[in-house]
Amino acid sequence: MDMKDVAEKGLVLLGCGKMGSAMLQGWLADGLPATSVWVKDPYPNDFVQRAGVHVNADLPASPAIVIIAVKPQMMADALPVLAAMGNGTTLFVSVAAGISIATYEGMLGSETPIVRAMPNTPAAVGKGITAIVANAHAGDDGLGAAEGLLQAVGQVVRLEREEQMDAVTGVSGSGPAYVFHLIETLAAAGEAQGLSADLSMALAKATVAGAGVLAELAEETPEQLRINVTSPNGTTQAGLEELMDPANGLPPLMLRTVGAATLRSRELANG
Ligand SMILES: NC(=O)C1=CN([C@@H]2O[C@H](COP(=O)(O)OP(=O)(O)OC[C@H]3O[C@@H](n4cnc5c(N)ncnc54)[C@H](O)[C@@H]3O)[C@@H](O)[C@H]2O)C=CC1
Ligand SMILES: O=C(O)[C@@H]1CCC=N1
Repeated sequence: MDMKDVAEKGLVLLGCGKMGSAMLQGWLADGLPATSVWVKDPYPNDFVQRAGVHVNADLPASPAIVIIAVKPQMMADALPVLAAMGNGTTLFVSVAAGISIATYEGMLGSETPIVRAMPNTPAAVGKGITAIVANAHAGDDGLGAAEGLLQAVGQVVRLEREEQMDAVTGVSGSGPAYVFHLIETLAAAGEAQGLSADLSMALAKATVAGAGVLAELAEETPEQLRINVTSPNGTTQAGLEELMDPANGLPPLMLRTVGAATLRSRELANG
């Protein structure tokens, strides 16, 4: 299956809130015709209503792909409308945190091709990263189709085991929020040193965005890039001695942060 099949047979998006809209924005920008998309969402947002996609219309009987992007807690209410598409050729791709492939097989039928995916919101600007894993019925074809679709909104990595998905969620699914909070706290710290709110936010945003692009494009590791900024006994060293403090700095805090998110992903599996 390729994007042409998706354009011909249709893509159904169950739930189109923040994550669904981020991906849809990316797919439409990549050339997927809006008329090939059916959104099912009781509260469609302004973007969805203006996107030219079918909104809460009758669904095609056998679309190429169904993307499940409702909250884990809404799954039991939302999924039954799609049950008739199970055990067929329609590929289901779920982005919901914590919901296992086995749970979908239980709700849609054990012969349903299913890909479990964990994207992130930078997908809206084509800079997402999505991890994917498939059941046996989806196989390489299904993985390839999901990969093709998700590559339109950023990078895609294949996981070896579904169990890795909880930690992936803790790192890259939730990760943009950690980075946005880094921007918020960097800007607040600049204000505390006497800068205006606007100037400090402009400096913080550009610094995080610029460092991100440099980390992505440079041949050096992030560690080396950090060392390159750090003059011996200079300002960065003074700052990093606080940030990298093994007892109270970022390393133990990040361990706890990712640990808590990973644990929550495991808990969501149990309702
Ligand atoms: N927001 C993020 O950064 C990421 C979210 N996810 C996953 O994406 C899923 C959606 O998360 P968000 O987009 O953040 O939540 P959201 O609350 O923004 O979107 C959920 C959408 O589902 C709709 N909805 C509610 N009941 C429904 C039903 N019965 N049928 C169809 N649609 C229904 C809501 O109206 C809403 O538009 C979750 O499962 C989450 O784990 C995955 C990766 C990143
Ligand atoms: O917070 C959540 O549960 C979802 C999953 C990853 C990002 N947002």
